[in-house]
Amino acid sequence: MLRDGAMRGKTIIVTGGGTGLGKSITRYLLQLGANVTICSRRQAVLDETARELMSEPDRPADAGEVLAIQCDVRNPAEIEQVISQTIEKFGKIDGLLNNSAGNFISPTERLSYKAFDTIVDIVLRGTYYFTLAVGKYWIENSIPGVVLNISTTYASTGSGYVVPSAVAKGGALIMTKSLAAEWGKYGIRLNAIAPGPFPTKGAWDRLFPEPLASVMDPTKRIPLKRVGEHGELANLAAYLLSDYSGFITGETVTIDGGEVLAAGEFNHLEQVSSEQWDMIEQSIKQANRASKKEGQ
Ligand SMILES: CCCCCCC/C=C/C(=O)SCCNC(=O)CCNC(=O)[C@H](O)C(C)(C)COP(=O)(O)OP(=O)(O)OC[C@H]1O[C@@H](n2cnc3c(N)ncnc32)[C@H](O)[C@@H]1OP(=O)(O)O
Ligand SMILES: NC(=O)C1=CN([C@@H]2O[C@H](COP(=O)(O)OP(=O)(O)OC[C@H]3O[C@@H](n4cnc5c(N)ncnc54)[C@H](OP(=O)(O)O)[C@@H]3O)[C@@H](O)[C@H]2O)C=CC1
Repeated sequence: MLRDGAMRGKTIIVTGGGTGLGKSITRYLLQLGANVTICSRRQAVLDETARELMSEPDRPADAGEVLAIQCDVRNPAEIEQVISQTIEKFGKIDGLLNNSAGNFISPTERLSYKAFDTIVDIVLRGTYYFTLAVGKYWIENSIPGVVLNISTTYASTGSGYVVPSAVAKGGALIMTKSLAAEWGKYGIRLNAIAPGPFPTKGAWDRLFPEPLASVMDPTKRIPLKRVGEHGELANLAAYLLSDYSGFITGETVTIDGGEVLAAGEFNHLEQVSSEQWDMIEQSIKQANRASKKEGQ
């Protein structure tokens, strides 16, 4: 979507950049010329992704470089390491993509305290620790930076069976808006993306496992009748991390094929057939005629 080289000279940190959506966004940022630090808990996964992305056959000659650093986003000391090693390698940091997450479906009453903490700590604590650390660096060095948080649609609507994730993503969304207001004066922007279903191994293994996958079709409730493509999300993320979105801050962009609109009270009428609509129309018109007569 963006022109070639649109992110040249930029350095972006992508948490959870070794897999899934983080990896797809990293691939696109590199193609656009950005240098990218990817970080997460598993160094071997990060190294393999870095090797793959640096040796892709269609990699442009002026593509950016990848740096892979082990980091648990719940650990401030490891976050500081990512920041210092990124500055050492690339000179500065321009953007942060908070993409790391932990999640699984479960009736909430089955969760232990530790299970709840685990999700909230990765998603909420990890997001505010990383944002705080990078934000301090930007403010101290008068660098205008951009933070993009990968949220979910249920961060706003709420959702059963993923309650720790909803709580944590909801908190991160409020942080996005709150800091957008507070740090705008430093030239720091914060935005969020709320994706609907985009197939990844991480999400499907934990949110759409068997036997659910055999009996449920997630596209049924989506007005556009399909799941998202990684390239669609990467386009949006690159735009929101780029200077082209320079006047957008505190915003959440939903990219879900209309799934979140399912709450609309009459949307279930999609199941009504054309013949049934003929009958319904006649019935309503009959009622209209009757009420007119009553008024005469
Ligand atoms: C189909 C439509 C999809 C729409 C998408 C909707 C939005 C998607 C949002 C996402 O976030 S997708 C991202 C998913 N990716 C990941 O979660 C990757 C990382 N996840 C993990 O590493 C694990 O899943 C983890 C559990 C989050 C963390 O692993 P860790 O090794 O640190 O923890 P554990 O020691 O294994 O577990 C901690 C704690 O949690 C309990 N637990 C784990 N799984 C379950 C479960 N299924 N049900 C109940 N409890 C569970 C586990 O037992 C531990 O608690 P204690 O027993 O020690 O008390
Ligand atoms: N796929 C989808 O349909 C949707 C996804 N999302 C969001 O998109 C983002 C990416 O998810 P997706 O690509 O699907 O799933 P993945 O499981 O592929 O991505 C999650 C990433 O988080 C990393 N991670 C987990 N725990 C930690 C930790 N403690 N510290 C650092 N990194 C950690 C994982 O790496 P490692 O294990 O090496 O630490 C992994 O790379 C998440 O924020 C998710 O909530 C939102 C809506 C829909």
